Amino acid sequence: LDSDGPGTSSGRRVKCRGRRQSLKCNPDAWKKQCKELLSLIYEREDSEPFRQPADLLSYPGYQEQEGESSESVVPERQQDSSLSEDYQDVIDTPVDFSTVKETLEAGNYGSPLEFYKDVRQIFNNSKAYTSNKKSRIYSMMLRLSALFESRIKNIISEYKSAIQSQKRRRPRYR
Ligand SMILES: COCCNC(=O)N1CCN(C(=O)c2ccc(Cl)o2)CC1
Repeated sequence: LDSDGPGTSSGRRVKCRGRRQSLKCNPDAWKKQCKELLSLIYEREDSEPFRQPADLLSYPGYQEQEGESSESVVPERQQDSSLSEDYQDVIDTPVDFSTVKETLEAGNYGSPLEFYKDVRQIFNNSKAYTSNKKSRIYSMMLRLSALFESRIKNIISEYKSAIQSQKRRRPRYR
């Protein structure tokens, strides 16, 4: 995630002269970029199980979608819809996209790295909770995680080079 990109071989970043508003130099550009990425995630059906806190009492149906017919193989998870207590036992830091959205819109992320950490927790919780890799939710999580990782890496590298170029530039006396 540290690609400085062109214009740094001379040690000075010429890309960030002039107005800070241009996307490459603006250390605040990541906020809008993360909001747009979140909208894209909400548009995907794959995000549906992760938009609200896990509450299996209202969604016992997820159990049936675990792999093939769950009756044959007794999954580690209970068959009945008491999954939600189990969920809280297994998952220490429950997080979902509604809390991430609120935090971002409230301006409570200091950097895209903090945003990245919370979203990755959503995916890691799903990995930790799933009792078989063929479950429907697990495959939804994998697709969503691939989309997220492909988009967040540029947001973070642009952010890192924007703050790098901020450090290297001469202090301007107002
Ligand atoms: C409509 O959404 C309701 C809230 N979400 C929710 O209940 N769940 C999403 C989180 N989660 C899992 O990641 C998971 C892995 C394997 C199985 Cl099964 O579930 C548990 C189920």
